[in-house]
Amino acid sequence: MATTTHNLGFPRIGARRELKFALEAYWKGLCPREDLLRTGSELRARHWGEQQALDLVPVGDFAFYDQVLDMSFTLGNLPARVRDFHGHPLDNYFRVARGRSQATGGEGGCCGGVTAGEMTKWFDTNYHYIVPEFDTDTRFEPDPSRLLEQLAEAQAQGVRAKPVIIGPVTYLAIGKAKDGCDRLDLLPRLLPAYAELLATLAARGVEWVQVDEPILVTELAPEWRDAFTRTYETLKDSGVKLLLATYFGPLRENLDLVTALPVHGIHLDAINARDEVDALIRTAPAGCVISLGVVNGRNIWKTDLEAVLDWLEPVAARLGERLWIAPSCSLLHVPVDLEGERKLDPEIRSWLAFAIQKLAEINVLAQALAQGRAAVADELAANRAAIDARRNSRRVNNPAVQAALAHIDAGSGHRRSPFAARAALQAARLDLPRFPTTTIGSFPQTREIRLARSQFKAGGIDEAAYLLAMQAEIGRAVREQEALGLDVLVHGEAERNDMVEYFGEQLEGYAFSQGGWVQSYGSRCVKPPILFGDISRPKPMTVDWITYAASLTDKPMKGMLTGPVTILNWSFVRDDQPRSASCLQLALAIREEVLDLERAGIRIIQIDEAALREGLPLRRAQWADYLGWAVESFRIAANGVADETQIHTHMCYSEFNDIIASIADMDADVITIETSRSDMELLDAFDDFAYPNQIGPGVYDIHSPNIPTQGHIVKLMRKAAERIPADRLWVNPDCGLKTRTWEEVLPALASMVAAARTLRAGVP
Ligand SMILES: Nc1nc2c(c(=O)[nH]1)N[C@@H](CNc1ccc(C(=O)N[C@@H](CCC(=O)N[C@@H](CCC(=O)N[C@@H](CCC(=O)O)C(=O)O)C(=O)O)C(=O)O)cc1)CN2
Ligand code: MET
Ligand SMILES: [Zn+2]
Repeated sequence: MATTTHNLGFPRIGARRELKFALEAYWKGLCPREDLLRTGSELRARHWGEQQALDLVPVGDFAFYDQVLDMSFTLGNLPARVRDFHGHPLDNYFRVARGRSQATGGEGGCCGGVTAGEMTKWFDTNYHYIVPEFDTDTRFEPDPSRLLEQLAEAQAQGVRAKPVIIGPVTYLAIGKAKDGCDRLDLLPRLLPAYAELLATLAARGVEWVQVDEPILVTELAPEWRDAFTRTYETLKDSGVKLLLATYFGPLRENLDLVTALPVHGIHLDAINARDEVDALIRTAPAGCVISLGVVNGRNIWKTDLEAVLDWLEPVAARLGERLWIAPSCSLLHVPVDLEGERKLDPEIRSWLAFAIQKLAEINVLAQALAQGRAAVADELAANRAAIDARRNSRRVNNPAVQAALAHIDAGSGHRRSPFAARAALQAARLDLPRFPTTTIGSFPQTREIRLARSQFKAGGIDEAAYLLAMQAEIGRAVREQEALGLDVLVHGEAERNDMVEYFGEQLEGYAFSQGGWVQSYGSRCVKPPILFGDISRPKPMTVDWITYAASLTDKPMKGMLTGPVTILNWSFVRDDQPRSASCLQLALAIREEVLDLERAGIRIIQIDEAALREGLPLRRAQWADYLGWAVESFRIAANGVADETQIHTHMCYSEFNDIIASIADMDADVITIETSRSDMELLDAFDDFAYPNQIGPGVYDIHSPNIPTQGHIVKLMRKAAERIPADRLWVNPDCGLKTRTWEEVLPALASMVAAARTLRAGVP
């Protein structure tokens, strides 16, 4: 009696980021389309090979840019603005993904500029998808070609293919109605497209299709719950068996809804919803396959295999062949392979599992279930040793950190005086003009910067040479800012590979990989550092760079740090203590850095919390708890300074309405936010709440290469001034400039500074 093993999705970027490099070369016109297409099929073939021990392998999880955008093309739901494109469909796909400026339009001058589709984060991950666009007139015309081509490749390779698609209800739920239409009104038009797609797959010999419906782990309004019933009643006779996949959390009140659906299988995230397994088995229809996600797809720790077997063996005895096992979710969110990691500390390395290692764990578990634990005694013993070693390691637990935590008291998170008193002291000390101008921190990460860093890491240049190269970049950034006439300068973050990884590399309690890349969006990747133990700061992390930059100018130099919540949310974190506990430790480390910067004479310190809103739990019922400890952590990091020191924070994700009270509670003197794309309407939240402190509403979108005009910025700022008193407004871009080029940055900032001068002069 065998348990079926499968996988929900495999990382597609490639162990050596082959897809990233192929994409970027293609976009730059450096290689023909055939090369990119070949890289795609080579990666798919390699990844299926790496999964071949599984009984069912995902197909359709590969995407050149994004799996949600792929689904939009598969359903024929293209934004109207790109429907008349005459070139290759792949180029049209990239137009939606990345936008196109007028100058680089289609061949022969037709099909010119288009704006990119909006991008937003995929549930509570750091992966970003292209938001499906809907309006009253949206029609669907299914185009199964992508799925069928990949299916044919997989079948030719001899793998047992299980196509993966995003389910209809989740597809509607994560999209945006452009004209305010009710997305559910589109369901009757959408379902025939799905039925046709499934019938086409059935005709190609497909037995199982995985239909992802992660929206089921969120709170659903009654009409959305009804949509599930309507959808699966309609799709039940489509000729394939449907595995309804949910992940990232428990089902709670949606469990009964799910088990009443006429599907052939249900996948539950048994990492986050272990306590629902029993109810799922009791209420699922007879014969329904129960797929359990028993290996964590969101972190990089080895699974405690014996602990899993302890609870899984009785489940297997109950379910027999109806039991399937898999990772909890797609492995998109973890790096590909631990094998290549040679520099990782061997002790810590022995605690880890990346995608390929996680699939091996699935196979060991399946073997143990089928043949008994004795059949995999060696694997289990090695796993036991690693789990025990991690649990007992002295490197995980640091008594000094525990002692420091005990010193936090009610005062730690509070400034001495209220905002109004601080603002007066800061104004006197900084002497800034009205509408002060600044930037969010990073300046372009040029090829030269990255090359110098990779040479330094590989030993090609020594530390002194690297230091000089970075100081030269800082010098350049300071000179350019002075020439532009900005009021508050930054050092430009040249020395940072990433705003989170950089801090992870310097904190005790963190490990980092060499090649543990995870896709963040499109070709952009991050290497989340690995938070494995108690966190402490052996020495200052940014002070030398910032004070060097400050020494080059008389203007105020803003110190630049990443806040504890953002470091936490963009790291792989411990699973042996609550996230809140790790966050508090990070807060203490950042607090020390803040105080060191202050002592070094830095008068303005920015603490980025880009991921504060991003980290909100999927269920609203848990928001208050999260916001409680997240805001407290920020306050502990930020609020140890004197009243005269100005604290900034930055958040680049919009939609502040529902958390505005928490943002006010952070009590930063200045907050810079993303607003340009919403035409300043986002500021209504701050206005309605009577947000008391200063605000820098982003005046242009740094994600686009377009250069904003002075007039446009003035117009936006006047709109802002209708909501926020002008003497509390700053002028700045939406976010950091690291992904832009200097050619784009200089004219854009020149417009911004000119706009601020116009505003100060009060000219109409
Ligand atoms: N952690 C994190 N999450 C975030 C963001 C963020 O900034 N950080 N921003 C938001 C959007 N997400 C983003 C994610 C990544 C990037 C990004 O620019 N990533 C870079 C990698 C950055 C990095 O780590 N760079 C390293 C390594 C660079 C590299 O590839 N070096 C080459 C050699 C150098 C060369 O020839 O270019 C190599 O190792 O082979 C460095 O600078 O040191 C990329 O994919 O290209 C941007 C935005 C949300 N989430
Ligand atoms: N200081 C950071 C930067 O400018 C903030 C980025 S938020 C994703 O890059
Ligand atoms: Zn930002």
